[in-house]
Amino acid sequence: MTEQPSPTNKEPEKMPGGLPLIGHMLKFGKNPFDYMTLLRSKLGEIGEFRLFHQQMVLLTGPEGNEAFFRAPDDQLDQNEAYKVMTPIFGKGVVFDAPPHIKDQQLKMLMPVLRDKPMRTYSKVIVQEVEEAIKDWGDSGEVDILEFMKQLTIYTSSHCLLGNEFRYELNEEFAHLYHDLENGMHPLAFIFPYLPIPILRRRDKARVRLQELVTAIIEKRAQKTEKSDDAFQMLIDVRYDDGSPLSPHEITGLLIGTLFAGHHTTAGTAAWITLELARNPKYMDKVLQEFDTLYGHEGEVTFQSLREIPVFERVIKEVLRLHPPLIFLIRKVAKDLKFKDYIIKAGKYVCVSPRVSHRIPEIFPDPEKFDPERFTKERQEDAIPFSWVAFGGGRHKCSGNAFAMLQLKAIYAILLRRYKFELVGTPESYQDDYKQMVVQPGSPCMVRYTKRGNIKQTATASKDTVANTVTKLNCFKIDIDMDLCQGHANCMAEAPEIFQVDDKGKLSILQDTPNNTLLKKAQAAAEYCPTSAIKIIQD
Ligand code: HEM
Repeated sequence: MTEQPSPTNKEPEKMPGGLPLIGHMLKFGKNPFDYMTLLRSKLGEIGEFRLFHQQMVLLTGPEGNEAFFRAPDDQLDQNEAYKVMTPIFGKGVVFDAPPHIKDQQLKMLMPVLRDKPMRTYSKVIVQEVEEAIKDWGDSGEVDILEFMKQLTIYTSSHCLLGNEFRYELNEEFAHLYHDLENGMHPLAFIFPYLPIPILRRRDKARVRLQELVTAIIEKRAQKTEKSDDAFQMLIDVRYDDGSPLSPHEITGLLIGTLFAGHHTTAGTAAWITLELARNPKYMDKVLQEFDTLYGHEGEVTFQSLREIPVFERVIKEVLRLHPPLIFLIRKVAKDLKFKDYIIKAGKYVCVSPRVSHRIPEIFPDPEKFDPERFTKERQEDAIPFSWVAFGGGRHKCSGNAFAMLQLKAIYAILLRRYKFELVGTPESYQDDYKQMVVQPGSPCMVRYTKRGNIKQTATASKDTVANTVTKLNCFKIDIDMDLCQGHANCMAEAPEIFQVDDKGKLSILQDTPNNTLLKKAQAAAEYCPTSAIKIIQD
């Protein structure tokens, strides 16, 4: 008698129709999203298919995502899946490093991509966007994906690699980066070091980049003044045992960060234009929000970019519909249990943000562009691991704050100068699944038209708030309107204090018992460039 599998240790059901040798490769390769959607509709939240000899188990939905993202590294191994990156990032860097080194290297990237340096990055990004559109004129047409790819390589190389690469080595860097990108050739997935020209150029570019990085480290060591870019932070950081990163590792981490953030952000940025142009109602809402905050010339700063709720919901909805990474993968190193199923070691397991984001029970009318899903009232993403465009768990995107900052800063500048319309029909803009990082297909033309002078409405004018003095518990906030230049930024710093109503009238609210507003007022006072806000102890 053959042994029956236990009802709580079932193997995942398999997709029918696999061909000898190649399995389901043809159908999956043609359109991975359609194929994974079909798998879910036939087999549910867990199902198996085959790519050549490799058994792949797809988990979808919040519970499947959670099992995937929460599994420890020694159970679901990320490194195997990203082996193609080793010749580009370098041996011993991230996915090729032993687990304790990989963990430390990834941890070193955290402060580089959030916290203090973000203030510097926001200035750099604003400057780069202004530069990129300075010759646009009154109207014209542009391939918005190509524009965003160019812009985001400038913003991220400037913020992360610093001035030397952005200005002195700009042209050489562009060529090297191009050769490294081309090294992500399909053949390299199977034979990473095949001696073909495209992979030789990749290896030459890696060597040259490291020479440039080494020269800059030596030059910077002679200077007394320190640069405030990610490169410098990686020069200064230490492993737990006190040793510094080698130039080889610094080069690898810098390339890795650029790669992780470039096409993901560029594609998302392009889709934002396309979805807003497809949905004029939201375009108007976003314009209104930006105009209120910045007008035509209001300063775009890190502080003022922190809370832009309408636009933040637009980004989130764009990432729901068009997550650039539609397929995340790990190799099963130790059997993984999911509900009644067991996924055996040796298989690959994957999740698809794109499929999970279109489950109608979670996101009703899933094909509709509807940023209001994320309002406090609706919160359609309330179930943990239902919205996973940035991944989740211990390997959740560490560049998410930097990506959000870039997208907000880019659009704060772009939309106060220009309006956008589609050139093709709305349906002609579709995701291109031939790319590893999914982006809108090319060409991706849009028409832009210059906007007139826009008035910044979120300003405190003398008429609306004559010498406002208000009492917050035992403190007074005193805004000296002779000094106050009506900076919208102070209000963005403390929106709960400086409430502007429909008529532009500004009012100040009472504080909570734990002085939340007072703390915010202190931050606003610190920020105010004219020192118009004073907090006085009563
Ligand atoms: C819209 C833009 C972006 C999206 C949608 C995105 C998405 C993701 C996703 C889904 C992961 C998890 C991958 C996995 O679990 O296998 C990830 C990881 C990562 N991302 Fe992003 N990313 C974006 C932008 C960026 C940027 C701008 C940077 C850096 C400048 C960055 C750096 C990283 C890094 C370092 C990791 C690895 C984290 C770890 O394994 O600990 N990403 N990203």
